[in-house]
Amino acid sequence: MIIGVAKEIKNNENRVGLTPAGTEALCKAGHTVLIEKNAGGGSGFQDESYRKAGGLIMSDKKALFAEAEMIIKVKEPLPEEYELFHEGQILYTYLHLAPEPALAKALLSKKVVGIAYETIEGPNHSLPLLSPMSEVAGRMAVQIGAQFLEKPYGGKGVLLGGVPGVEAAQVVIIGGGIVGANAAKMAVGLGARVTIIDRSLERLRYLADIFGSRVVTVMSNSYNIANWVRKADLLVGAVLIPGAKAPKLVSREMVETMEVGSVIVDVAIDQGGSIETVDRITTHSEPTYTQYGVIHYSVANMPGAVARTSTLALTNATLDYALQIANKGWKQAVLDHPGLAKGVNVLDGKVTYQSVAAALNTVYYQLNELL
Ligand SMILES: NC(=O)C1=CN([C@@H]2O[C@H](COP(=O)(O)OP(=O)(O)OC[C@H]3O[C@@H](n4cnc5c(N)ncnc54)[C@H](O)[C@@H]3O)[C@@H](O)[C@H]2O)C=CC1
Ligand SMILES: CC(=O)C(=O)O
Repeated sequence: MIIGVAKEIKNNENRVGLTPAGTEALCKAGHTVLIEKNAGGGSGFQDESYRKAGGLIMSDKKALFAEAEMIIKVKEPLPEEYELFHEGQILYTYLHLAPEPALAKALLSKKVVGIAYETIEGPNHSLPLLSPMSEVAGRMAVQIGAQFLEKPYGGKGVLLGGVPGVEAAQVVIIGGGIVGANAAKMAVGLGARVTIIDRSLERLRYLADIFGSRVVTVMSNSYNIANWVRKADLLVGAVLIPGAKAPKLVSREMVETMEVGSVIVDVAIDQGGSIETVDRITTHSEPTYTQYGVIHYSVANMPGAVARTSTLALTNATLDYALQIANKGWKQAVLDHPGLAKGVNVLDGKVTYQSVAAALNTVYYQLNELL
């Protein structure tokens, strides 16, 4: 198979979808790997390393897209990339289609086979290709929140861990999955007071077991959320319903009750955001805006800022599936692996993931009926 690795064009997106190690593995399996010039530079992988691994460096993005049977990326395509795709081409990347109808329309009209990292499933409905970036973003959420709580960054001037004689800051995390647990790990490590809110009692039990008395676990309902949002110095949005738009769990009125100089980091922004006042996607160059005196951070590609760590973590998880798709062809690969089949969000102009179809208000087609 001819595989094209595109250079990311999103603001400050320094990750790359394939490392030199992955290039070598695909080339050894008999595939041709085209790497866009300097695609890996932001992650510390120079063109020469890809060349040594067997990759062919191409400076013409258009030609790379035209030749490749599968495009490997990290982030969802941006409008300037929509025209580059062709019918039947496999796109293997994060897609986040539910909040992006224009992207969905473009991929449907191009009849692309869109395999979304974020909906590929492992055992027990785990999300093995989302988890590594959720680990990164969860950890970053606290690091970033701590910084914006500092006075020079517009925050209320509170140190997360406090000091002897002065109480620690209150971190409230809504969604206790991978992002939430990793945010809690960092916040607990820094000495903050930490509350995790989730709707799954089973998950709350697990979090209570691993963190013990260092976190407070709370059942998710609007009454409890309102009560804890009011007390939060740092509020982290970390909910997910796979494929779907994130539910808006924190209302404008709740945000109004937060103290001036508090901080919100809505990690769930890539699925549309979980907080009503998070009404825009921000970028690494302009990461925050302020509403009701509360600093809002809503960057949809947080791991892009720690690209070296993130590229290695992401490709540790994505390469094996890329090899399966390349070796067997996408159809046989998804027939052999029901978890990989869950990644197919669009195929031949049809939406094949139920909650994506619901969010886009369009018809849902069962994948197995199209194979
Ligand atoms: N902004 C960024 O750069 C990044 C964003 N993300 C996003 O972060 C979000 C969370 O991802 P993960 O932690 O991996 O998901 P996950 O599936 O591991 O955890 C989500 C948690 O939300 C909980 N939840 C669902 N509905 C809820 C409700 N109504 N109230 C309280 N809890 C609820 C679930 O029970 C689950 O524990 C996703 O949207 C993901 O795409 C992940 C990585 C990077
Ligand atoms: C999950 C995702 O969208 C990201 O890592 O950018």
